[in-house]
Amino acid sequence: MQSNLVLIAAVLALANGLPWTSRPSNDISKVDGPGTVSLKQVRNTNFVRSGPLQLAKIYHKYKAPLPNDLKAAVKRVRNNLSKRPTGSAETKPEENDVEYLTPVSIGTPPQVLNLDFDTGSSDFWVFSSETSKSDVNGQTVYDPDKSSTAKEMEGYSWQISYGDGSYSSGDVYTDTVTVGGLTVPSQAVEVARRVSDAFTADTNNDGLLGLASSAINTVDPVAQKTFFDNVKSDLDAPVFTADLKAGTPGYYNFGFIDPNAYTGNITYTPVDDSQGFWAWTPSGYAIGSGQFKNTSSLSIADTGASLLLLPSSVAKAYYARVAGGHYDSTAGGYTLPCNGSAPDFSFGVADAGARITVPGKYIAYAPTTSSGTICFGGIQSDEGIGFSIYGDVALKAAFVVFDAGNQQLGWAAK
Ligand SMILES: C[C@@H](SC(=N)N)c1ccc(Cl)cc1
Repeated sequence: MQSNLVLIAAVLALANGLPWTSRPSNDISKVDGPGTVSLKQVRNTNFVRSGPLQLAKIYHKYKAPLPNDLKAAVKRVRNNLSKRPTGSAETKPEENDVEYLTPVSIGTPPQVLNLDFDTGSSDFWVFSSETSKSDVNGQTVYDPDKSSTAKEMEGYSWQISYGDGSYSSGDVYTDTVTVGGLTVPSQAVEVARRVSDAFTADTNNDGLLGLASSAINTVDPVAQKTFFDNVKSDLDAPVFTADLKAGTPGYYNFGFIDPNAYTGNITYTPVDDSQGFWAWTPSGYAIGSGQFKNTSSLSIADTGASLLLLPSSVAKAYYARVAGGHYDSTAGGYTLPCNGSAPDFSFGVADAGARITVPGKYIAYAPTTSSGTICFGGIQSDEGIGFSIYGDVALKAAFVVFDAGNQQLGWAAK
């Protein structure tokens, strides 16, 4: 008898949407005799109060048709309740901080791949069951045949080439994709058939998640939206932030700016996305404690690039201040002693006098010799590219806000 009473009480509580749940308590205050039970009610802290929903429940309870206004209000409330306003995903550096990999869930049941989030491109592509076996070398692959929510986009394909000469290509599916708790039910997932040697050799990297403008997505015949562009309208704010760190995990956050992730103020500067990139213009630079030089070289904030590529004159001026620093044609760029004392490199944001300082120790990027004494420089020339590239060497010295709502980049020290 008692269990029936509990069941009835629970159903009534749910039917009326009470913010309480009735559950049998060990400390039943009193028993009135056989066939009675006293239930201690506990507030359901997960309950989201909503007048329209409660009113609609009563109409449903008495099988009365919902008035149009109430129907519309219920739809609005349900839509808002389904929104996940923010997300946060940890991103882990590979050796020498060459790239940062972030877990992404794809499909049903979820297949988790570790992807390189790339603000310098706009394709979301993955190693897959369709990737040529000779191109796979330890990567985790996405298999659409094992996902109940995968749908092939018949006749769609993609092919992309990156600035470093690497490339990949393949077919397209849609599937449910979750990043840091944020889900896009039908994200275009570009599955690789072929990848270049550089991707094959990068054994822990299972693909890229593009975060530049969807306008430069390579899917043919119709360009597809990036994950961020798909989720943007559901976020508390149309922003994501990159908080990359030297040699330790950092975070990509979506929809919010974590006040504990940076020091001082965030200085914003306009973005020109006409080429599809997060392009901006630093106000200048300083080398070590040297005088700040005003410049205006177009640059991009690029989480998918490892290094800081600067105008040739700036790179040359920097290494002139590095003991043992020089251009080594055999190495293909500037090199410096791995255990030297390279000067810091500071760059200006906007005219507000804001500065981000890249510690000199970040510039000894990676050993070029087995002895580990000579390192490839983290600063190199942007000769021939057409813009400077503020890649991970620079980004890991800052907290960076990619603000699509205001078309601006925010930079803060940390
Ligand atoms: C825009 C980036 S590539 C990327 N982040 N997916 C880039 C362009 C040109 C060069 Cl030379 C090197 C890197």
